[in-house]
Amino acid sequence: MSEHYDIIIVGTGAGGGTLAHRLAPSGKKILVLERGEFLPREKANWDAVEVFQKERYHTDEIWQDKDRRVLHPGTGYNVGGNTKVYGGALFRLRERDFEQITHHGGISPEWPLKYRDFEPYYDQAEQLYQVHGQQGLDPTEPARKADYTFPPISHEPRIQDIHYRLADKGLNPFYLPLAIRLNEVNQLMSDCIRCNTCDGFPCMVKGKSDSDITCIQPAMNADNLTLLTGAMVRRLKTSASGKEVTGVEVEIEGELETFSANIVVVACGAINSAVLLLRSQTDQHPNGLANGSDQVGRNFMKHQNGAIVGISRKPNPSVFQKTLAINDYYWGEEGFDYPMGHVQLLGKVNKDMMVLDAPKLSPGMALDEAAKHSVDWWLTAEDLPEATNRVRLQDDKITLEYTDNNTEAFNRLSNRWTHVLKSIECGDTIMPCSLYFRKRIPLQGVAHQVGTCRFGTDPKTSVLDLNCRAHEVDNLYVVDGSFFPSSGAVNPSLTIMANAMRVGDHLLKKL
Ligand SMILES: Cc1cc2nc3c(=O)[nH]c(=O)nc-3n(C[C@H](O)[C@H](O)[C@H](O)COP(=O)(O)OP(=O)(O)OC[C@H]3O[C@@H](n4cnc5c(N)ncnc54)[C@H](O)[C@@H]3O)c2cc1C
Repeated sequence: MSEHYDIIIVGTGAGGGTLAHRLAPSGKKILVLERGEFLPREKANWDAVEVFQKERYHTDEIWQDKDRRVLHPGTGYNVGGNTKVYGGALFRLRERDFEQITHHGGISPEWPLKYRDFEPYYDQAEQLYQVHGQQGLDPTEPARKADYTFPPISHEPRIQDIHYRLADKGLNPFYLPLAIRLNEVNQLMSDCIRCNTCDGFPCMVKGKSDSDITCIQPAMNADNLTLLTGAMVRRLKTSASGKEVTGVEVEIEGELETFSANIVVVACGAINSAVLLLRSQTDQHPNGLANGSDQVGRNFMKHQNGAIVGISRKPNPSVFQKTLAINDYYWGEEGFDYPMGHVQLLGKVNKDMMVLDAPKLSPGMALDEAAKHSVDWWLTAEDLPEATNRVRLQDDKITLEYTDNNTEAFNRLSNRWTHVLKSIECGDTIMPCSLYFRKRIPLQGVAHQVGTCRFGTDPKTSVLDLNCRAHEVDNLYVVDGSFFPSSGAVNPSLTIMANAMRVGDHLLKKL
């Protein structure tokens, strides 16, 4: 048994990284365990062939689906977790997302805490991650006490033109809230250089507020915090009663080592946190740790995500395209009284990214020309928590048993958006796009994974209590996307970060 700590945090993504940053000033003895390494700063960071076609920063692990078909997950293991490659679109859930909502495909359940409980932490998370935006334009925006501290990221001319055209149609385009370190007034003082390799790419110049740059690297200045990289947590061991985690078994350079702490926080991302608990069976926890309810791994959600590329005659010379979003269809549309979802711009797609979808292109149109004329969109609709949509271990292999649900919401949204793009002359040719994923197996796109250890007041139907502590294990917490009872239809990371700060405050009192 190696050293004892006040707290061990497993994982350095949106959840673990933000929590480490919150706790570091406490002076408590903190060990952060991360299975990956620091993502190298190298030219390949900005090479679309390396990033998208060769999936340089994705794991080569092989998972499987419910029919035991092979999955190559679109996820990576490194310091900062998936925030290293995220687009930095940091949204608050809407107030109504915390309530029970009837969708076309079923019920999105009520959260045990409400928007008002998260609001102060949303404020703080936006500050920490330097989110740029403008209050008062998004018709679904939740109440906020003050405008964003950082000004919105300006549109380039083609996007401004689209903004006007959408507004002419009676829609309410707004500035996408973005966590990038861009100073448009004084570019010499700006880390971000407003380039075309942001969304989906790691940032070579530290211009993106990911959890490595924003949280882990500053937290490492504290003498009381130790980060071990290349440290893959294999299992958690418990006391004879099963009520406390007494050991964290870690594989480092092929050797197993065990650390202990008063408090252990699992923050491996929704899929891997469930996997770690399921793998940590003991006599007291025969179904996996903290899984007396049989809820660990269930209610796995990942959003219904899709990309649409609208190619028109008008060139689109935008460099940093990802600045505009639309929520007019978030709660539905005339004739469809159910939520549909959210639309935002993608980073500018280039020919090396388009090649993944080339067969769908109109004949004769060169990829390069197509990319120079395309405007590229990301669509998200809510998927609903289902007990049968679950993460399991089969012969120690990660298995995602997932069947799409609430699909009508996404279909409606994508048809509506196609129609809108044509109506504003931004989509003579519309191309569905499988960006980010080498193969068109939708399940491998687990970017927005949430919900496998949901929080709640009833230990029979939830894994975590309201402080994200396991109902059944006194010193075990899960602080990442796992705790979501429903997924909403905006990007999840700001809620994961805000929740990490909320739980951090609870832990500070407890410590
Ligand atoms: C291409 C892409 C674009 C995205 N864009 C956006 C966006 O614009 N806005 C948004 O809100 N979200 C976006 N996301 C999603 C966002 O990245 C995730 O919501 C977020 O990172 C999840 O945080 P997390 O803490 O739950 O998990 P992660 O960030 O995945 O962190 C988990 C960490 O745990 C580590 N780990 C896992 N297992 C172990 C183990 N056994 N032992 C030790 N360490 C372990 C991992 O290496 C990782 O560092 C995007 C994701 C992708 C892939």
